[in-house]
Amino acid sequence: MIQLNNVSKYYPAGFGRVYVLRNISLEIAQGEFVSIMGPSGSGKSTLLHILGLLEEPSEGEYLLDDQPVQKLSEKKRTELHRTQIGFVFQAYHLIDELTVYENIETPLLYKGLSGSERKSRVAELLDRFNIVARKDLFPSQLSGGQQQLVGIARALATEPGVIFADEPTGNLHSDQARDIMELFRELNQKDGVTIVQVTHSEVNAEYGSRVIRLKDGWLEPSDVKLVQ
Ligand SMILES: Nc1ncnc2c1ncn2[C@@H]1O[C@H](COP(=O)(O)OP(=O)(O)OP(=O)(O)O)[C@@H](O)[C@H]1O
Repeated sequence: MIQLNNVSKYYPAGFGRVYVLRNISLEIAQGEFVSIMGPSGSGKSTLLHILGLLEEPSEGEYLLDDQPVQKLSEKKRTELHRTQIGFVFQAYHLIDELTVYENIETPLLYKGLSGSERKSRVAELLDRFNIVARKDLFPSQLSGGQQQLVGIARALATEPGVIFADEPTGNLHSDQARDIMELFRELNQKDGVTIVQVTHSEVNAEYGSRVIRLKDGWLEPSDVKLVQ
């Protein structure tokens, strides 16, 4: 589903470059639940942003569902981002001025679904996540755990094949964190959603089936694939 070939990311610095990711080659199969770990500044979020089409690599190739992402038109890439990918942020990134219902509905407006299709999809998600009673509240009226549930419901609205989550429990208490991780496990095991999370927590990583470790922008040796 996901294949990176020799992907690097750098930023200009003075007369040179600072490399954030170096020569990353990896594969993630459909249905996997993968955790990206490593010290602060090792490039985890940058890697996740590239995978989630929020940033572009400086070098190398990214194939998503066998499509070479950089060769797609801007329009196709945006469409891929909107329909195939759900992104969950540590700080939720909900729209403060919109209610819970409206936040979850937003990606469906972009996707161009009819009013009745949107209504039934949002109702299904509210019901599944037990937040029907909170549908008319604004994000500021919710706890962190509830906000993250809304963030995940929003990410799932378009029924993406993969969810990218950047420290999804980083702002939560341990009970709330456990609920969110159990939800991810269920989405992965029951619904077959591929999950790629960045986490600092070994406990969270145990919910997944594989760990990718980064250090100073390099993949740790256990994850380096030998070129054949
Ligand atoms: N736009 C940018 N310009 C220059 N350097 C950048 C830019 N974005 C990120 N970096 C640098 O890239 C490095 C990796 O950042 P990244 O956020 O991917 O690390 P991380 O492993 O997710 O860290 P943390 O665990 O602290 O969130 C950092 O040293 C950061 O300063």
